[in-house]
Amino acid sequence: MSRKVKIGTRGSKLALWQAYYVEDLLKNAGIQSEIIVIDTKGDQVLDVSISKIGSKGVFTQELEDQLMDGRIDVAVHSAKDMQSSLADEFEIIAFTEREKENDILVSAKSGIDIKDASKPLVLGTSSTRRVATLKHFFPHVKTVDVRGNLQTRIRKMEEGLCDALLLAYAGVHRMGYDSMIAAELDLDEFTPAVGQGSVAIESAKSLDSALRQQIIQACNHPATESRLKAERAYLRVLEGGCSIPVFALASLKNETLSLCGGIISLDGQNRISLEVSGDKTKAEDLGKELAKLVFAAGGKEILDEIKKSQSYK
Ligand SMILES: NCc1[nH]cc(CCC(=O)O)c1CC(=O)O
Repeated sequence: MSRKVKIGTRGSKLALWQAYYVEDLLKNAGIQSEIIVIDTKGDQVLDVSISKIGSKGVFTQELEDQLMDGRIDVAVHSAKDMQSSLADEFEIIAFTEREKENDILVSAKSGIDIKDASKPLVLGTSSTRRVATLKHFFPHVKTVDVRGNLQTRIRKMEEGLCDALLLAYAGVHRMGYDSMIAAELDLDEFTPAVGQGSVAIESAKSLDSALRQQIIQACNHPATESRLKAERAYLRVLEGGCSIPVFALASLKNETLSLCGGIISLDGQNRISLEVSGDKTKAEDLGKELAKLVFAAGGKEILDEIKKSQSYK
C-alpha cells in the first residue's frame, strides 16, 4: 500500500469511535489510513427531530459528496443509520463484526424494572420503534423524547427528564458506559432495528478495485454481512426510514440464516412479527420473503397508515 486510505466520518463521539475502530482493523492488515471528519446537515440541526427535517440522507449527503470526488475513499457509519437503498454510485463494501444487538436501559437509579406495572416509569427515547414496542408490551411505561448524543442524553436523564434511557447496547458499550446499564431487553420483544450493532463501510463504486478488495479483506465479517443483507433486503421492501417502527434480526447457525422481523403500528396495538429461514447464500431472498409474509399478514395496512399519518405532520 503506497498511500493512506482516507476514512470519512461524522464528528460525533460514536462516529469517531467507529472510524478509529475501522482504522484499527485496517492497521491490523497492514493498511495505513487517516480520518477525515465531515460535518453533516444532521449534525447541525440538533434541535429539530429527524422525522421533521426528512430522514433521507441528512447524515450521509456530505459524506457521499466527498466519496464521489475522491476526497475520501470510504465513509464509516453505524449500519443501522444507513438507508436501505443507496444511490447507484455507492455501495456498502463491508460490515464489521456485530456487537451484541440488544436494546438496553441505562439509568443512574437502582431498581428499574420495566415489567413492574405497579411503579411509574418514564423512559427517554426518540425512536418510534422503541416507543411503539413499549406501547405494545409495557403500556404502563411513559416515554419522553430525548435527543442529542449519549452524553447529552445522560445529562438530561440525570437532570430528571426521565428515569432511564432506552438505547442500543452497542452505542453505550462503545462510549464506555457499561456500568450504567440497568437492564438488557428481550430480543423477542425489543427486536432491534435493522443493522443495529454493526459498522458499515461505504465506498463509491469507482473506488480502485485492488484497494476495495484489501479493505473488504481487513474489515468485513462474513457472518455479519449475511445477516445484515437479509435484514436490509427486508427493510428495502418496506421502504422503512428510521421514522417507521420496523424491526428485523437475522441469526446464522451453520449454513442456515433465520430472519425474524415485522412492524408495529404507532399506537402499539398491532404488532406483526414473523420468521423465515433458508440458506445463507439466499440472504436477500429471505428478506424479500419475510416482507411478503409481513405484508400479507396485515403489515401493508399498518405501513400505509403510518405513512399517511406522518405525511400530515
Ligand atoms: N439511532 C442512533 C444510533 N445509531 C447507532 C446507534 C448505536 C450503535 C449501533 O446500533 O450500531 C444509535 C444509538 C441508539 O440507538 O441507541
